[in-house]
Amino acid sequence: MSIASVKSEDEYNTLINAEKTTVVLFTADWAEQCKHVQDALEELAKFLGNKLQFVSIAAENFPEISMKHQIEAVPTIIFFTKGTAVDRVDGVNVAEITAKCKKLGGSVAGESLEERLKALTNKADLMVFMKGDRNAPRCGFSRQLIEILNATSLPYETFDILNDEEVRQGLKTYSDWPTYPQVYVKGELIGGLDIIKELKANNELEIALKG
Ligand SMILES: N[C@@H](CCC(=O)N[C@@H](CS)C(=O)NCC(=O)O)C(=O)O
Repeated sequence: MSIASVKSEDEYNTLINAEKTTVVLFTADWAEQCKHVQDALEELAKFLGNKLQFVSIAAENFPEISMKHQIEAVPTIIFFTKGTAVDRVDGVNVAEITAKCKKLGGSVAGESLEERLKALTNKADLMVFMKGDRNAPRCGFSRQLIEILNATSLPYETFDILNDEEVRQGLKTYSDWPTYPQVYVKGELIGGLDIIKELKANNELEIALKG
């Protein structure tokens, strides 16, 4: 998902006055560091896109707006809820941007994505997030993992990330692990297939999976 660029002041006003919180990136084409923040927002939009709207605005093309919000450098992000600037992040601070997006996106309706992921990763003592399910893995990596787990006598549950794009993208950020399968013991990430294979080769698999 790419972040749309604001074309007019009218469009900007409509966006920031929306019910949904709007994340506005004040940017400039020439500033390399803006690209970094833009990429981070694009990742966040994948799983928060239903809670927040993300836009960028070329700060120098809209001097009145930039002056009003005291934009002194790009990138700067301002969060608007119903026309009011509720928060901001100056500069390239992806961790802070991520935390604020999660906070503002999560508080819209009930359980936040973070709470949901925490609950899901703790659903069983041994939890596997995979493509497909234990009876029908839909990726070679997930299938190999299931074969290894089935060879142990340990009970486990699976979650099919192909059925839930929010979890698929969200868990990558939540656990800082970019691929599936992902194996959790008591809510803690153990790793993917390579880690499980390594634990098995070292005869440490059962101990690690019991937690
Ligand atoms: N070396 C990885 C292999 C897993 C992997 O590369 N998975 C890819 C392809 S199935 C993946 O999940 N990509 C991200 C995605 O599809 O969302 C491991 O140890 O688990």
